[in-house]
Amino acid sequence: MNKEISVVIAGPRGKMGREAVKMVEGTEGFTLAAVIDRKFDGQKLSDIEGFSSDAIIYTNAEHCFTSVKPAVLVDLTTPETGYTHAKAALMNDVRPVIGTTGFSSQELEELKELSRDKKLGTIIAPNFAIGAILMMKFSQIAAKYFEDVEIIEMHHDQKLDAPSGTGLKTAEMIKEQRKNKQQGHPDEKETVTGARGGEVDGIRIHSVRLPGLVAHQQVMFGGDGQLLTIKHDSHDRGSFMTGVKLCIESVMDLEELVYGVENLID
Ligand SMILES: NC(=O)c1ccc[n+]([C@@H]2O[C@H](COP(=O)([O-])OP(=O)(O)OC[C@H]3O[C@@H](n4cnc5c(N)ncnc54)[C@H](O)[C@@H]3O)[C@@H](O)[C@H]2O)c1
Ligand SMILES: O=C(O)C1=N[C@H](C(=O)O)CCC1
Repeated sequence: MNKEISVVIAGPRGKMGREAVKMVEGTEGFTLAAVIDRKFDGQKLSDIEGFSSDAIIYTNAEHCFTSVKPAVLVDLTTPETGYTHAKAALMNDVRPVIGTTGFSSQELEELKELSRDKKLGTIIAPNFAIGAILMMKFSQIAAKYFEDVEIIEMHHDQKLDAPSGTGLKTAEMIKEQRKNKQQGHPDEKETVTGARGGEVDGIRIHSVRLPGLVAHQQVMFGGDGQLLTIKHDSHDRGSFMTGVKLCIESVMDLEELVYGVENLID
């Protein structure tokens, strides 16, 4: 019989954290060992309206890891906190599954190194939704045939980071296939700063933030007389939970950092 996987969730009162608490509690083989929040130290999660779990709340991640000794940390907080938590987890032999986006490439490199040194799995997942992962994979295939591409990512207006983790990861995956190309007119000038979006490896990313959106992305490829648009929409945060579950299971068998859920599926 497989052992239960004890999981700590950071950010349980957030939009994603609430879904993750429900999923972990409802999944056979997972135990919600504790949660990490900014408030309510020492209280039970069930003391907060809307929760039924008796998991203890910690405001100090280090204290949580040394007291509870969970197998996995699922972090769904903010860029700065997510990075601190991931590092503290690895230092305390806890495997991080990080859904939080907005890390710098230097932070990613540091976590990769720490994960390798500790021989402990880490998953950094810019997007947990299977549809979004396929959208990125399909875009990577399309990039072999189309050199001209722009990414439009659209999210709710409470999002802290721009461009999105998914937008960045898509650009990186496309770059692996695409021939380097200076797109647009060589004499193009922006008369309004930012009008052409942000540029990552020669690929433009446009970030839309509006109430009413959840998480959406279109990757547009242009060619002679044709346009290919690869599009994904998450209308509900439940869309991310199958991916979170897969990451919790997969991280147990890893000994290094994996960046992107596409690396865990065939
Ligand atoms: N990878 C994915 O598929 C995916 C999907 C959705 C969101 N996200 C990312 O997940 C993160 C959270 O998104 P959200 O929409 O749930 O945000 P949210 O603002 O609703 O929730 C964030 C939560 O983190 C908590 N928090 C902040 N600092 C903390 C700290 N020091 N200790 C403990 N908790 C702390 C906040 O109190 C809040 O409850 C963001 O970075 C977002 O980009 C990733
Ligand atoms: O709601 C968010 O914030 C999301 N962030 C991720 C990103 O930055 O790509 C994934 C989708 C939702």
